[in-house]
Amino acid sequence: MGEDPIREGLRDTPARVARAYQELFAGLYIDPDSVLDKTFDESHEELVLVTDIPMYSTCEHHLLPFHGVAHVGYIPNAEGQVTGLSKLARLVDLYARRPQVQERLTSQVADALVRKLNPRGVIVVMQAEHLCMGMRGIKKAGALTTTSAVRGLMRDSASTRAEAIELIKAR
Ligand SMILES: Nc1nc2c(ncn2[C@@H]2O[C@H](COP(=O)(O)OP(=O)(O)OP(=O)(O)O)[C@@H](O)[C@H]2O)c(=O)[nH]1
Repeated sequence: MGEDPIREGLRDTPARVARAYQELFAGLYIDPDSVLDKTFDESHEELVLVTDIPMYSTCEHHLLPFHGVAHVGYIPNAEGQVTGLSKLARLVDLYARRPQVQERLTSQVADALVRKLNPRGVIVVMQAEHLCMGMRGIKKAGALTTTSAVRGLMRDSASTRAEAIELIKAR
């Protein structure tokens, strides 16, 4: 009699899973905020917005991917202190490496910008598909979740927020 098919199917699986998740979560100990250590003074006081940053993260409930795009914008402070555009994408990447929920990921990116750049306003919008809702459970592939976090002027001024949202929609 051959090997029990269930045992056979699962052979090496725990070790493979451990290796795969070790790789997935590599870099977990890097402080995401450190990517914003380098700033420069461009005397630019208007909105800086990077849209459609590809985002891949892992849902902390099911350890399945959620993926989509992030739009990250900020209004520099009176000194015009800005950071490199790539650093906004790096910030998203580093927070996304953690097992996450989308709401927390969105807020963490916004709060990091507030801490490190002291900007007048911040907006972060993420739109993602959660495979835990697509390939299992309720099985609604294609359902999209949108989350936003606004800080400072983006929260307090409806017209500033509307301008940023228009630019995100018009991309
Ligand atoms: N708010 C939020 N919920 C999430 C996120 N990722 C996954 N979830 C949800 O977390 C919930 C976990 O619910 P549980 O009842 O503990 O788990 P479950 O029995 O596997 O739930 P089902 O997915 O409905 O089968 C599910 O409703 C998921 O859809 C996220 O980023 N944000």
